[in-house]
Amino acid sequence: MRILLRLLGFLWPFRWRVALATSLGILTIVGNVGLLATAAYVISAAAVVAYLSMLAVPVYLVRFFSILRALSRYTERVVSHDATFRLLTNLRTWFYGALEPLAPARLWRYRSGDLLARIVKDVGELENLYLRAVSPVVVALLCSLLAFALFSLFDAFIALVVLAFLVSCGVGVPLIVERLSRGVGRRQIALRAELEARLVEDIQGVRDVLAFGREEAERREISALDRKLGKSQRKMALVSGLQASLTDLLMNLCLVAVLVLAVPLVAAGDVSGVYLALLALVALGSFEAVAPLGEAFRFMGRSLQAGERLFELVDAEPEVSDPPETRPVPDHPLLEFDGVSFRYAADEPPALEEVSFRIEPGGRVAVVGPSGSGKSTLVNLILRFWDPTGGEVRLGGHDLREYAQADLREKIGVVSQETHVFGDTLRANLLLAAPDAGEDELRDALERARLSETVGRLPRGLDTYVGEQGARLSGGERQRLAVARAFLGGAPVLVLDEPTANLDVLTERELLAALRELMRGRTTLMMTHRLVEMEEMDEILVLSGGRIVERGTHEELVGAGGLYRRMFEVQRGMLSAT
Ligand SMILES: Nc1ncnc2c1ncn2[C@@H]1O[C@H](COP(=O)(O)OP(=O)(O)OP(=O)(O)O)[C@@H](O)[C@H]1O
Repeated sequence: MRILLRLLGFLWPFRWRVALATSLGILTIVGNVGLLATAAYVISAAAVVAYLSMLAVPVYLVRFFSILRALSRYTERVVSHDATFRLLTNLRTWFYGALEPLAPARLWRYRSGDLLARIVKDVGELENLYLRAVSPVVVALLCSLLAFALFSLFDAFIALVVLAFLVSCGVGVPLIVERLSRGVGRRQIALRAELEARLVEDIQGVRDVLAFGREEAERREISALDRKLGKSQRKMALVSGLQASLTDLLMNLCLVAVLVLAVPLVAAGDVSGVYLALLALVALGSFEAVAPLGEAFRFMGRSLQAGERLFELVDAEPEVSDPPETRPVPDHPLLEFDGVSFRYAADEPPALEEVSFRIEPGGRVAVVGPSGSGKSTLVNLILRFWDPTGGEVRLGGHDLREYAQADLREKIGVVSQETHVFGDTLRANLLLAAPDAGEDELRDALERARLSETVGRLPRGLDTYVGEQGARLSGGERQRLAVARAFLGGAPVLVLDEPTANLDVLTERELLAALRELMRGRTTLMMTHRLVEMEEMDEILVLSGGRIVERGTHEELVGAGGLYRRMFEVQRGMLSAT
């Protein structure tokens, strides 16, 4: 109920459109009942009146009601769909807006296919709720009362019987349908999300699936999921069939009941014979108002499950939030870690322990260490994706928590080991960093990132489509694209998270040349386990198991003969072997 009320709350901005759709829905039913009633009257009366011209008014009414019915049905559909689609557009934007502050700390547990299913399919699913459950309920209620009033003009008992049939069809059938389809609808949504998440993963990892010969196993698992989904869809179809037959049964029983009760009244002369057909057809026509309710309730379980999945994410508390009063981020800041400790969850081991260092404005510090030592965690804290569990990270002398997240991230340029390239043109991928950059700025950034030659070779230059995740670019080119973005962004602080990790030695050298230029004048923190150009660094921190175990300049650390020296020698050995 809580979810239903919350979902209905989104209708508030569209209340006038919903009211209009509801009024048009009532007019449609009035048109239908009026058409059947006047037509039945005209046919019956034609048999007994002396002159057909005496039926001129009812004949005009037949025309009026048929035009009214057609026009109001059409406009009701237009208005209700228009309101629903506007509402769904709002919902999608609202949901995406609510997702952004959750990334990445709260989202990494979700599969991308599942998130996609929520924002596309689950939001779409709510169409059923808004189109079928709101104005149809009001229309059914008012039209049932109108039908009751109309029948009461002839006979109170018949009016009560018709009302009882309408209530059975409008309330009884939906309740049965809701009960039968509740679990099925929920299961359908969960299975669909699971299937989509699986498919997205398989498409993203298709190379590995093929390389490991897993295609048959994956196909089997996907068809097993598909079969389960098909089974629940069949169950839903059975419920749908049951609902349609029950509605038809009640409608026809109502017709029979009206005739059984009205014929003796006609025989006794209490009701004129010309109204007999009218009563029968009006009873049939009134069911148009209550019949859609079963459909609305059949989708209720699915809509509620979809709503629940949306609220589950939207209600998640972001890992970090902006302070009530923010301060501007300085342009040439000092970056400090002061006794920083961090764990990803209370039951996880610490990823960082008592880490302290400082980088002067324009200075360079490298963090080296084996895999899993906590280098990327440092980046997560600098970008404030998480806050430290102990100690402080400061920029320009102030705790990062004093800045607005957006202002802070604007001042930090990141080049990481895996640059995300959007399936768009190279130009669009560059403009991501500086939407207003002109042609000259783009060319300059490409030149400095040593990407101009590559762009010159591309068939459509900057307007070449680079493929999904930049498939058209080599690993080195993708990294240089990240460097070009950092030039365009112009952030004074630079975080390099193993930017050369996946590159061969020659490509690495090219990238390092571009990075050297990028670092000039910027406060730089470079994470790496490749000990290249370490002589250029003001300080090197050796991280192991989340702690700084050695620190100093390259010469000092090589001279100290510790972990750094061993890493340096292993790497030198590997290089000379190649
Ligand atoms: N989102 C997360 N939730 C829980 N633990 C995490 C998460 N991310 C990283 N960790 C853990 O934190 C520790 C430090 O990981 P981190 O990624 O910072 O290491 P790293 O030095 O960057 O490793 P690599 O060089 O392989 O990228 C590891 O034990 C890792 O398993």
